[in-house]
Amino acid sequence: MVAAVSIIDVVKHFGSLKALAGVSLEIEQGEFFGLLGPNGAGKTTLISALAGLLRPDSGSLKVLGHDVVTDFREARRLLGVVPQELVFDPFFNVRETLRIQSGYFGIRKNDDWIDEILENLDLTSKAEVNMRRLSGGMKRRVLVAQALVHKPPVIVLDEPTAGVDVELRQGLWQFVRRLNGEGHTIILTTHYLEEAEALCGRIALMKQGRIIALDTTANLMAAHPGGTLEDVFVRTMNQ
Ligand SMILES: Nc1ncnc2c1ncn2[C@@H]1O[C@H](COP(=O)(O)OP(=O)(O)OP(=O)(O)O)[C@@H](O)[C@H]1O
Repeated sequence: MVAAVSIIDVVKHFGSLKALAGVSLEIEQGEFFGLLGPNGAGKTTLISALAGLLRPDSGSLKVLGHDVVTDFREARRLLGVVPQELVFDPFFNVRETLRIQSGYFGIRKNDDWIDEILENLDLTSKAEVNMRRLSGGMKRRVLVAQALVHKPPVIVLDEPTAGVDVELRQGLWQFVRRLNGEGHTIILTTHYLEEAEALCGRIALMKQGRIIALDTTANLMAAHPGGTLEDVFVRTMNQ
């Protein structure tokens, strides 16, 4: 079976800063994978490269076998990315935003799935509300919804629960778990390590543009008996 994500020796500099210092990583289809690391470790840079938004200096990235540079359209279609930053078009309401996003992927008549996403993210009552009237947490929900409109087999969530209330967090994880159960591959970055511990089957720890630990969550935890993932994280970072 082809890997959901295949990353080989990716290097990216910003001026003299080496944001990615040779990252290789393979994520199997159906995994719930955690990409963790302190601020500035390179997680968002890696995700941006995977989404084809940023060109690496060297190395290759593939989504379900499709190279993100040479086969950009297909790779992008297979990927749903929830970005960290709140970017949205203030002129449209929630439903319009999701219809437009569907249109980018050539999907018309997507309202049944849009309704289901809205329901699961508790956005149904906001469907006709203009984007600029939504609270920060609501906007984040719309970003999640936007990433899912084309039912991508690989879903990347870059800190999806930052600034989000408890109720949505629980609702979001329930929904994402369901999608994972239906076969979608999930890649999650978060600073809430207890969420990663509860959700992720396998975890990569990044530091200064490198992967410094990569294992199942169970194995990582077993190496530090009695500790939480936060303990594992802190010890690994300080090694
Ligand atoms: N467009 C850019 N121009 C210059 N430097 C950048 C740019 N984007 C990221 N960097 C730098 O690259 C490094 C990696 O940043 P990145 O955003 O990938 O980290 P991160 O692991 O996602 O951090 P966080 O947890 O804070 O989101 C940082 O030192 C950052 O300042």
